Amino acid sequence: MKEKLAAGMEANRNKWDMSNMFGKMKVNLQDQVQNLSGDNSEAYVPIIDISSLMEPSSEGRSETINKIGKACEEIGFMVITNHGVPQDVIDEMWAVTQDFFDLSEEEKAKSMTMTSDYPYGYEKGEVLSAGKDKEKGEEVERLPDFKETFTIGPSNPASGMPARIMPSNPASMSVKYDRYYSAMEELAATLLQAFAVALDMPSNWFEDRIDHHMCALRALNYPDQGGQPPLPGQTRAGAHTDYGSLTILKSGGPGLEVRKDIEGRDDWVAVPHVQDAFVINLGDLMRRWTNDKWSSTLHRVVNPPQDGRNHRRQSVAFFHNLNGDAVVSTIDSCRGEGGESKYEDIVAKDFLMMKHLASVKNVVRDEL
Ligand SMILES: O=C(O)CCC(=O)C(=O)O
Ligand SMILES: [Fe+2]
Repeated sequence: MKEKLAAGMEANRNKWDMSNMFGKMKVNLQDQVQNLSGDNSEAYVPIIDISSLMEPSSEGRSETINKIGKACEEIGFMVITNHGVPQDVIDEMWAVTQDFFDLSEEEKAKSMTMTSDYPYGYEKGEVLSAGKDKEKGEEVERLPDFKETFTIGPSNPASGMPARIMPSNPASMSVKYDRYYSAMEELAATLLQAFAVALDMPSNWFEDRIDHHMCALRALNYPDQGGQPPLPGQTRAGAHTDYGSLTILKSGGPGLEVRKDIEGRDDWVAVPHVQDAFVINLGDLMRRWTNDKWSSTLHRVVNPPQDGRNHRRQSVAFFHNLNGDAVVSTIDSCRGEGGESKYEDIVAKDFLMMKHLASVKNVVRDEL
């Protein structure tokens, strides 16, 4: 499996994109959502203050967990505030990311480290590729996303992933990324405690499934499009679902949209952009783990208005993945009355590889 994945990654060097995934959206929407007008995005993607999660005995804790569980079920997206991540850790990571993307193409090219053994580094989508439209399943000529990215993996050798390769320029990037990555690990663990309770399990249920995880941190730069407008049909990030358990996104501006599908009226809704907040969304593994009770929802990043202003946009996504050897077996509270599930057990790393292979082969794998 590893060799196959490696071959696929090598052949698709310019196309590798963990975020560019096939996936089906499953949304279980409630009445109040159906009454929304298109621009009432805040009611569709809830904004949840999670400060009570940091104090296990606080009064508001179970109310917060209920809100989180509801969001996971109805839309698979939420915006979280008062998350406890120190502002200087965010600001330093943010500024050094901008410095990195501001470097010359020649300098950034030194970080094109992706090989069959190292699925991380700097990338700029340049290749036109054929594929299936992720919404309609039709064959289409796919254009590259209008973006550049830089990705790192875990620093823990027990994850089974290769040691990090960091750019030497900017010199402080390594330390600042390490700090931010650790903060994201912590926040993900806090959120997973809430997820566990929302799924009627003890709060530490995920702990031994994430203690040598394979999380990836990816910075994305969407350049201003004034100088080089997008080709017809080209977006900043095409419609996709994420692979893993959950994603923690720090976004630098509007543009992120989530698909809503209400009784025949398909629509895209803007995810509210809230200063100092994180956007949380579930990935396909969590959807499968919960037997489709929770959603992993299609999302995309649209082009900015062509109004002559500079609309450069930066975002940083932490893709939470489980331990590679964790067995994903449908969670009890998500099974049918007789204990039945739609899905077989699967090892987390195999799931990730299948998802990736499906994307590089442009095959829709419904069974995933
Ligand atoms: O840049 C964003 O706001 C979202 C990016 C995204 O969805 C992804 O990289 O998976
Ligand atoms: Fe995404």
